[in-house]
Amino acid sequence: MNLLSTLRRSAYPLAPAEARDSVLPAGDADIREASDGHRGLNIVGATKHFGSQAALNDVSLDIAPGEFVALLGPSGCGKTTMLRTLAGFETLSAGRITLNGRHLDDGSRPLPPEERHMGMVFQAYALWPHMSVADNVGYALKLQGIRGQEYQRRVGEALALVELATYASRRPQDLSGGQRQRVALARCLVTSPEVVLLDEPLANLDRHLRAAMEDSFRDFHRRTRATLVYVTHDQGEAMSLADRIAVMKDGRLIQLATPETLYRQPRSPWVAGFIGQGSVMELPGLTPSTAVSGECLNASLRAWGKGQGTETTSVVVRPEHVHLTPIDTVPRGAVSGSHPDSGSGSQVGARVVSSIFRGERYEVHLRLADGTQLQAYSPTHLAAESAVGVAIQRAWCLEPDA
Ligand SMILES: Nc1ncnc2c1ncn2[C@@H]1O[C@H](COP(=O)(O)OP(=O)(O)OP(=O)(O)O)[C@@H](O)[C@H]1O
Repeated sequence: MNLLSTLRRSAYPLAPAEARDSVLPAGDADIREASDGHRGLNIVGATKHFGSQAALNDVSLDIAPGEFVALLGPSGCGKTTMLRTLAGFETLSAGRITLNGRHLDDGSRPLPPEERHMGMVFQAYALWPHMSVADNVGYALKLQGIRGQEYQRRVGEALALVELATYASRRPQDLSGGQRQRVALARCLVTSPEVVLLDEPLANLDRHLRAAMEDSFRDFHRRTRATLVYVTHDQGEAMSLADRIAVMKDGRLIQLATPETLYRQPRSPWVAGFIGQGSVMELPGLTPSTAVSGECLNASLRAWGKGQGTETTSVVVRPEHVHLTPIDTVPRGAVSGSHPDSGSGSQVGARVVSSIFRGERYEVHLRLADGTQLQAYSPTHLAAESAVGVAIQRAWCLEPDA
């Protein structure tokens, strides 16, 4: 069996993102989605205390075989602690972790790292400078007593998987940062781990190299269907690479969902602000965890414009759902009220705060009558303080922050 088929052996194809999203609301249902009790990585109530501080607080998630999950969150939210706990470098204070039904940790009997069948790739490559690329990759095999043809074959396959076969005899210092990171990946893969853990593997690379390496990781995952757990604080990286993203804050799992679901249906204002561009408004007469558009949204905006409705719901409005019309071209009556900024017709009045050139379009920041900030896109520059009519085409109603 070659390395590629070994990595694939426990994987099964995931349902397309749309199919998974269509039956699952954001949040807990997503968390249950991959659970089959035995297959994959099963994390239940994982809690880790350092003194009085809970670096992990009751985190539960299932990662399916072959799935690519990103752990995403701001600095100090517990991502690295989660990864180190999976690797066996930290022991849980409470909770339990199993891999394909095999016990890894329940707070009292942690399996040592070397018996977990996991590989880890670090931010700082950790390659030996005095060894060739091939020797770096093969080191773990030598430790296992593997020699001769078997050794050569497995090192060759691992290097081929990361497209570095022709670099086998080079030293790490003669490689680019991206190539070094691929050597680190090959070194981790050569032992055919059941799960690959990656701790901010692109953090040391410049912007262009990161983009190229994202392509390498995506391609690598497509070919191997290896199970990957990938720590990052870069939401763009997580969105472009992962099948699902676990968003963490203060040691807790806030939302686990596909990138599309996180963008379209963030659970709370905090998640909405952390993922993608957009604005959060307080609107009356709406229900949390629902999408709102058309007359329902217009009615709410009219009530908002007239200051009606004491019970409000936070909604996220993405900039691509905000349609702008310069105020002198808005049909009479469409923006009603004594001042254009008050608005209560099918469009809401607003003032332009800034219009920033972003290449393919302008990013426009608006101020509504009550001071709410709203973000939109425009194909043309809009002068600061000019009046515009705003039509919001779609919004997502949020639950309160926990
Ligand atoms: N060995 C330790 N001893 C004490 N506190 C720790 C230890 N390791 C982590 N912590 C604390 O636990 C919390 C979570 O840390 P962790 O490194 O997991 O966060 P992170 O999300 O990976 O952050 P970053 O993105 O900055 O690396 C932090 O408040 C950190 O200070």
